[in-house]
Amino acid sequence: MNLILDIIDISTPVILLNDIDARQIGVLEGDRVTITRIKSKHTIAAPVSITKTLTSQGTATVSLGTNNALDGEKGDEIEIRAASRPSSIAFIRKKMDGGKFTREETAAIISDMSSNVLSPSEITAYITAAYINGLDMDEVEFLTREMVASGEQITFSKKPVVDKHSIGGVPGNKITLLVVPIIASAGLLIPKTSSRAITGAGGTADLMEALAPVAFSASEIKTMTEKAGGVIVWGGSTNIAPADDMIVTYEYPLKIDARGQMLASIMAKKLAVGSDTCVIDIPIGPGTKIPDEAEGRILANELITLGNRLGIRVECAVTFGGSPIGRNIGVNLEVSEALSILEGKRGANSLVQKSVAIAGIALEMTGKSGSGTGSDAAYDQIKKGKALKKMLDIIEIQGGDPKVKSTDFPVGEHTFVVPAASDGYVVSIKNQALISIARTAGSPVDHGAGLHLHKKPGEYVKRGEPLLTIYAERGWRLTRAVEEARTTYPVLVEGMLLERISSNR
Ligand SMILES: O=P(O)(O)OC[C@H]1O[C@H](OP(=O)(O)O)[C@H](O)[C@@H]1O
Ligand SMILES: O=c1cc[nH]c(=O)[nH]1
Repeated sequence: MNLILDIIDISTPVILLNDIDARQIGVLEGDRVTITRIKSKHTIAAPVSITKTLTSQGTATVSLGTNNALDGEKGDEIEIRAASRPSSIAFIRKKMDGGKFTREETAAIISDMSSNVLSPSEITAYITAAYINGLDMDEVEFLTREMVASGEQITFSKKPVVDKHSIGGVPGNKITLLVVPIIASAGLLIPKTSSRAITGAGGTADLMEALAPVAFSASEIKTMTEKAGGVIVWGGSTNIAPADDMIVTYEYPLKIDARGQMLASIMAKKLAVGSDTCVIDIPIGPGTKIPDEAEGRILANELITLGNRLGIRVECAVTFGGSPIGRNIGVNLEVSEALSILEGKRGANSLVQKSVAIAGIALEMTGKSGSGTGSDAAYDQIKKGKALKKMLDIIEIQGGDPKVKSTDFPVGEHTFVVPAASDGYVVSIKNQALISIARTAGSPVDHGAGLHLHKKPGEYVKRGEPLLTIYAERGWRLTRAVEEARTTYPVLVEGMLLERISSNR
């Protein structure tokens, strides 16, 4: 049936059909249709949603997400036909039943995902099936290579091309904002691509976006890296492994990071930008993605094995993730904390030590520093102001303000101080509770939202002194975040009353 194209500004891939047209075409809610733009003969597929009022008879309204693939214009004539179910759905079902993906099956799933043929519920089913039943190393390699093939690749003539990545999972992990300028200021190339928050309250791409634009094409990333030595950009921005970012988007609301997809997500971003040397940070501890050192070592070996298969030299750093890195969580708070260290101000030891340790491994792997001297050399780049200068170069080349200072990042005007209920030492911190409070307060979407930890494990606090301050840009968000803090006890002081339990009668 031929209809007239309309376009609606929503990203989820969908085509809205009037219920009378849908009946004539022979499709129900959630079925798939093919859409052919008559002018160009270009055909794509999309899942259907049926409406009585939003789309009038004779018109088909496609989302921007669908139109990106169709490349149509409002008013175009299009032909709509009922489509058969893509074969990738059978492959997803195979994984649900505990089967193993072949390379061809992985390619079909990633291709259908990238071209918006799979619906959000089918993508979620794919992620969930792989989360529950796992992917072996062959399947992970297939996925990595298909993620890379779904987008553009960069190659540099100068070697080495260095990279760093964190598996995430620890709040306040802003180290990339220090590690990248340290490495680039030592004369190495580092085209760093990051995801937005996956399980956390602010991914590196979210943080960097407070300093400069992060969405660039592959050729822009290459040119900027060659000029400035490094960049910090969003991996999902354009066409660098776009399927990776789709998976991350569907993982975010579930607060999961499926193991096989995480391995592929990390290494696809490295392979796509032509990295040959990579340090991967594996934070471990309660409330992180990896509970203990033994599991950290297993993951490290998986990343190293995958790196070998892809021709990337990988070293992993198993790091302490039992409490936040630094004291700030949330976009502006974290950016400010990272910049102030680069500016030479005193700051949280956890942030400085972790950053120089990771940067130091890269310096040693590339021969820039001798064995055992990398972290001192990395620290020197901060102390001599070279890392700050490089960070400002990176900000400028990405279109940000090169005069920016750590004091330029406002926090939300709605604040609440959580006081200690008793005297004592802080014995532990619940990472997940802190992340959840920061997300409830509005992070990462509201850049001023988040929290500042006044006390960390081992520190003494007196009753009534602040344990943490919550910041929000909207009053209602602060109210909800405070309610959460009152029930989850994110900072535990020894001897404190956690809960009163009484009989229901
Ligand atoms: O939200 P969670 O799961 O904590 O972590 C996700 C973050 O971890 C990685 O950080 P980086 O790019 O190595 O700095 C990803 O790119 C992303 O920014
Ligand atoms: O980039 C990343 C980091 C952690 N987990 C992912 O899935 N991707």
